[in-house]
Amino acid sequence: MVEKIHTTLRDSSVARWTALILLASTMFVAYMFIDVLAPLSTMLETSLKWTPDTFGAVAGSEYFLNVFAFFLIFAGIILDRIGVRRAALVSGFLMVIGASIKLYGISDYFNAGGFGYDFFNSFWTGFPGSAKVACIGFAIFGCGVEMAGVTVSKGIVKWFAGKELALAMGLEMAIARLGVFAVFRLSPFLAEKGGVTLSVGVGTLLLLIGLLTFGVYFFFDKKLDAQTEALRAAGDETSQEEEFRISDLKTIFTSKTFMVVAGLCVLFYSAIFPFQKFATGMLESRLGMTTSEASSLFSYFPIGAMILTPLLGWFIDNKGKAASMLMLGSLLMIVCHLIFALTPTESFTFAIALTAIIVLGVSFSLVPASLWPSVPKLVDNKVLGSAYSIIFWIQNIGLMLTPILIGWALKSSNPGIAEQIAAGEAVKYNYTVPMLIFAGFGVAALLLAFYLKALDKKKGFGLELPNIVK
Ligand SMILES: NCCCC[C@H](NC(=O)[C@@H](N)CCCCN)C(=O)O
Repeated sequence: MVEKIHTTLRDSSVARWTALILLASTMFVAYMFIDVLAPLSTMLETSLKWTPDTFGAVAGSEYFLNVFAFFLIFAGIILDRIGVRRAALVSGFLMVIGASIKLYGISDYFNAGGFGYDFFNSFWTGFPGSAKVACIGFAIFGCGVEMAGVTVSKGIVKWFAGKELALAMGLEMAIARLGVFAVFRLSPFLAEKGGVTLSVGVGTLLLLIGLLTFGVYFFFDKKLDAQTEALRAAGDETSQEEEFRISDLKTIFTSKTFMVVAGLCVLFYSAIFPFQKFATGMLESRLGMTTSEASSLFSYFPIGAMILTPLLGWFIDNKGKAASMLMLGSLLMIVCHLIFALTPTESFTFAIALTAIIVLGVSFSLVPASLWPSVPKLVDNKVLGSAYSIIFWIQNIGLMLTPILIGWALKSSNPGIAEQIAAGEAVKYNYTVPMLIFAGFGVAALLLAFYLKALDKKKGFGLELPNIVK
């Protein structure tokens, strides 16, 4: 007699958590690459003549194709058509290609007049050719990393639905934050040894390893699909894969509560990820530190978030309170940015800066841990994949524009400083205006969080309830 199979790899906790580790490892190196230049703004200004607005534009270019070419929306469609494992490989390839182009743009070979140098320096001469090439590469990398983000979210749901979903999402984000910590430590160290090219080169190599990790995941995913298909054929599995339909986009865009969450997401994240790009420069300026010291100090920010996010995910799974956590997270973010903006120079000590960074780390745990697992409560499961890609797309608009706005605000509120730095003078930027802008985003996020809690009370989405129903 042939024994019937009733379980799949999903039912093995070892297989489930191994799948998570494989997916999260690629996000670890991807998040490293995102911020590989973040601690090097000062070095880039002297070596490649990247002023703050140039630096901000390069940082913002990560989101350009996702936003203007609607790549993220297409990525959702592609993901739903070809499935998690193939989408993972596509996103991995895009990340490696984009990173290699960015590496070429900042390389000594290119900047010594290598292939394309004359062309890229022949137009819009106020913006260095190296930055133009870096922007092209980073925009392609950005398509890959955001597609990977949506794919990994869908992959986690695939393996953990009905099990430890919020904890798994929290752990995936924690591992990604560890990547940010690692890069804030590693990048200045490598740059001191071999210049910015070495930092970006190592980041690119790690992405190649990340692509291989997605390759290993491919086989896990294939096996799970084969087992699920066999169960379906045997009648033990009734659920069907939901297909992405263009008409589903309308239901999402017309859901008021979903749009409030998307608004909160874009405002909150615009005051976090773009801030990461300017934080090292701000700490250097406010505390009179070297790049390496400021970068080490700021590296505690993702570490706090790394420890707390999975714990809060566990809490939400078991106790709820997601809407209240969104409010508290926004409030803490305002406090932190106001400390950076308004504390007088003589009182702005190392301890104050560290406290503000830890407070921001707590905020960066509260909001992501509660926001992402709340989305399935607001939209039908049928449109969940599209909902994640739309929320990423709206968020990307903010992530793209904010570094440009902050770079411009920094330069405009410090007339003449860029020219003095270019001339080799030891002057520093004043970051008050940019930090007030970040605090303003926090205030708007807090107002939306209040509104969301009221909407939840009125419409009963259950945002305050635990995810696990006993
Ligand atoms: N499973 C949760 C996925 C979302 C995690 C979230 N990432 C994003 O929102 C990305 N769209 C943007 C990453 C930009 C990095 N500069 C997160 O909290 O990391």
